[in-house]
Amino acid sequence: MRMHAILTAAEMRRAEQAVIAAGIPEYMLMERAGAAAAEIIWRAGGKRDLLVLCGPGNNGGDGFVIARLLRARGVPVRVAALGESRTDSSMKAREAWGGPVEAFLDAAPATQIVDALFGTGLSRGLDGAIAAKLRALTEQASFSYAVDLPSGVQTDRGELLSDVPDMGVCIALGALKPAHMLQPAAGCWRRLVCADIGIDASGAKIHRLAPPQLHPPAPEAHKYSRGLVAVVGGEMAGAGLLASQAAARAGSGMVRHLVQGSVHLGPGAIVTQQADKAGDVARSLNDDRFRAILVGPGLGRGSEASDRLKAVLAAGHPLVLDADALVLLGEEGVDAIPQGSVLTPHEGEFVRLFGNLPGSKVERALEAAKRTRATLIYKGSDSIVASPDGRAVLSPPGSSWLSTAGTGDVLAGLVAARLAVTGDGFQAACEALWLHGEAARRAGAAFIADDLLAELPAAIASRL
Ligand SMILES: NC(=O)C1=CN([C@@H]2O[C@H](COP(=O)(O)OP(=O)(O)OC[C@H]3O[C@@H](n4cnc5c(N)ncnc54)[C@H](O)[C@@H]3O)[C@@H](O)[C@H]2O)[C@@H](O)CC1
Ligand SMILES: Nc1ncnc2c1ncn2[C@@H]1O[C@H](COP(=O)(O)OP(=O)(O)O)[C@@H](O)[C@H]1O
Ligand SMILES: [K+]
Repeated sequence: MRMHAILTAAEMRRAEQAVIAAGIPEYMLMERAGAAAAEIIWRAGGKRDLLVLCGPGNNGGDGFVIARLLRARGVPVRVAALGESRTDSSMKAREAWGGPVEAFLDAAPATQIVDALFGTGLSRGLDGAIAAKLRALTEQASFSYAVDLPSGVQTDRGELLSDVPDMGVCIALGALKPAHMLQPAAGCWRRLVCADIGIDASGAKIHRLAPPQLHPPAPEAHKYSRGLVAVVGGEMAGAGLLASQAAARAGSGMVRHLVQGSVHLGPGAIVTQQADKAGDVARSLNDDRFRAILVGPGLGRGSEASDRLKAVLAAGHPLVLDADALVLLGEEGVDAIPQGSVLTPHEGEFVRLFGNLPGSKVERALEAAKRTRATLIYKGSDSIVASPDGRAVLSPPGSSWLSTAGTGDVLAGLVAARLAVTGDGFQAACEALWLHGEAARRAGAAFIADDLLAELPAAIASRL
């Protein structure tokens, strides 16, 4: 399976320097980048008239290469530039274009537009008039392409430093950058493609979430060997039930749902046990066969809930901590998190646990994983899996219909099941996140969290 590497701007520069040090001139890299982008544009837009917008740096240089190569294919090409070219390679590319260069702010619209103003070198937002002109030209075009990144996007954090119009295709060069996965940047195009320019990204610590390779149970498997999961519920039984069902449908051999109060009905396959007091929870968890315990969904936040959580933390099993468990832990409780746990905070829970950490969402996730020595799924529309060993996996934008109550409970159940099956928190988190996204994709529109459950068997079957 192909894992897409993600490089920060600095890592990308280092990777480029390594290629250059090995004897490939920088200009050759620019020719490769321009050729790869030109091919993508040619396939999408053919001979429709094209306006290439070139900035002063190497992103602009790529633009000049694109313009020259498409002109050679018979495309009516115009170029508009933001002043002079300032790097050696971009000057060379401009010279090789050799055609007329219009002033950016005066450029007339075209059917196709290429944004090669700024890429990974962007250091501040575009001036208002420039951003407004870029928006106008993009909106007037039927086809639009961003070279490497849309101009205005901050490469490592995915922030928009100035107004960015919606682009048709974003053509990442050499490797993906964090902004290709992080919001709001990742919402700025309809299609993302990554063009190979021959840089070596094999040492990357960050990757894009890939479809997992799953396996059916071994021929000799039985329900306990496949991984026994406990879901420790609390005040709100529905959340625990959603999580239990997700866990039961995601490969674990058996799920025990420890409920508070009168026994809550669910599918017959789930073993529901009444465990009202923390002592009952402790007794129920006193079983070596457990491979993962989930606590948090529907737990509640009172003293009963706190006692139940303490019983779980003391049980010594691999843990998945979600929702109310994270709220109850709070910043003071971070040290109480057993090493090797999986945490699944959304933004609010994350801030509650770790405060306002500096840096990009990726850096924050990695710092939190390091502090807790736990795997994190830092949820949101751009969910990240972070490992204490420095690895991170970024999920591409998925179904925004997931923004409905209970979908987090389903994800937590999936993580618990995959943890029970694989015994590896990071792998479990990645598999669960992918299955969650795939179930949502299959569920279509306007689904509720329960609908995800029915899609899980097909999502799993697709990866066997
Ligand atoms: N270096 C290499 O070997 C390669 C680089 N490539 C391209 O080069 C890009 C990076 O090139 P550069 O590092 O030259 O950077 P950019 O072309 O992204 O930016 C150029 C310069 O613009 C200035 N600048 C930044 N923000 C500005 C703003 N808001 N208004 C006005 N000026 C601003 C900065 O001084 C910056 O150095 C990549 O995104 C990619 O497109 C590709 O050609 C492949 C090879
Ligand atoms: N706009 C969105 N696009 C994609 N996924 C989203 C979006 N909003 C939320 N999600 C996902 O939906 C789930 C919501 O979980 P959470 O916030 O814990 O909700 P709940 O506690 O109600 O289950 C997470 O997996 C999150 O990543
Ligand atoms: K660009």
